[in-house]
Amino acid sequence: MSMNCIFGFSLFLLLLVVLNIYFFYNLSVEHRPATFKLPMVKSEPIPPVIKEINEYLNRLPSQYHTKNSKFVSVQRNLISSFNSSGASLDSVWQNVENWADEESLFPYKNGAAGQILQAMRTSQIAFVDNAPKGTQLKLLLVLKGNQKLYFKPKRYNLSDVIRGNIYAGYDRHNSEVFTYYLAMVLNYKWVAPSVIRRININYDILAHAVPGLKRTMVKNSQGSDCIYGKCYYCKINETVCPDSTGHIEGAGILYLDKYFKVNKSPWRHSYNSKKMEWENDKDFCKKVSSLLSTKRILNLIDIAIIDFLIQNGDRHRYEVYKHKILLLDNGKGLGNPMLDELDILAPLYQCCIISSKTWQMLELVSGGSLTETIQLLASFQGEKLTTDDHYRAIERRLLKVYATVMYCIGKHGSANVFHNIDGI
Ligand SMILES: Nc1ncnc2c1ncn2[C@@H]1O[C@H](COP(=O)(O)OP(=O)(O)OP(=O)(O)O)[C@@H](O)[C@H]1O
Ligand SMILES: [Mn+2]
Repeated sequence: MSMNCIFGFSLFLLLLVVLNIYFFYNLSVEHRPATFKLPMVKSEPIPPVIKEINEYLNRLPSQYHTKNSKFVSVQRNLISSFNSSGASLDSVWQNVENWADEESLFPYKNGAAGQILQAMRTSQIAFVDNAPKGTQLKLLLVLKGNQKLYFKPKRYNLSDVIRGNIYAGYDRHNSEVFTYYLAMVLNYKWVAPSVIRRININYDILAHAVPGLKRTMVKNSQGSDCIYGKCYYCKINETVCPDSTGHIEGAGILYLDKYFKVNKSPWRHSYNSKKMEWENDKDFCKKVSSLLSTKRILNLIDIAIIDFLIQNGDRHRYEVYKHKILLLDNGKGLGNPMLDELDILAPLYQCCIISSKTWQMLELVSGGSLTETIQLLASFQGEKLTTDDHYRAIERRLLKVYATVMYCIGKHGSANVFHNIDGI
């Protein structure tokens, strides 16, 4: 064999080896999990309405991607509500008690919102008890001066991702506080002020704990006093313990000493594999319209938009005070920044109506203003509230809210979509 032949044959063998390696490499790559981060998609077929909304999302007018200059003055007012200090606790609580307004549950103008939050963070605790209402561990903090706070303890770090179904996991304490700010920025003021508060296990809790609370406490292996509480899901092995400095962090939520009516939400999620009526019936809104007023439906849609932004799919019931829905129990938001469960918006895309006032407000906060404002207002109390991933997720979901309204306009015309009704 000539040298040329040997060289050619070796080259051919080498090529075969390279091709083989390439072939097996490709095979193994196919079985590797994808590493890029895409929002999770359900395995079920995508309903046509979701596809249509996604098409509107891809063709969203550029104004929804940029800041709205008209927001500047609104933001200025918000800053003056929240950037405050120096009021005496007595005068703050007096203002709260005597407050009566049809638009806002609590005073907020001229620094009042910031003063209430400050008072909630710093007022001394008179006594602490279990708050056995609801399914999750929470405490009742009675402050000196007799104001009450619900205290939902921290169960997760801000960056923890909660996987599983829409109502999985414990409440997220930061979601309560975040939602308070979100609602205030979106001008939904039927909401209880909420703050991050850190309470000391000895000075704040044990020194003021009623005997009933002490009976629901155990020492852990490090000798710390931990609480398992009194509630539907409370278990002796699912305790909340102080950190290395002896503190328990949580959301302090102003307790509303008011009578309110509780209703079942028509769009509540199922807690088992059985589908709810709204999931099977495209004309479900017609059914709801025969039972509820347009005003109440518009109000449910306002709440659904907030729930969609934070991804709270657990609003199984809603409380009404003075004919308006109270934004209470917002702890199931901020679970997974990679997930946009669009069916939380079902009230909006099934009824295709929205209050003009709500829409105008949504249009004002485009292009990152929502994130920027919540971060700024929370910084006055020194809090971060959530991770950048969650802030990005909320901005992405806001675009989906715009797209859903565009879908409704495309389907029914703007005259049928926007409604001017007083009091919501
Ligand atoms: N700030 C508040 N002021 C007064 N009552 C409140 C307040 N927050 C919640 N409640 C009442 O206490 C009940 C339980 O609160 P919440 O819903 O936050 O607890 P939960 O443990 O998450 O309950 P669930 O699992 O049923 O959602 C609510 O039904 C509501 O009526
Ligand atoms: Mn709840």
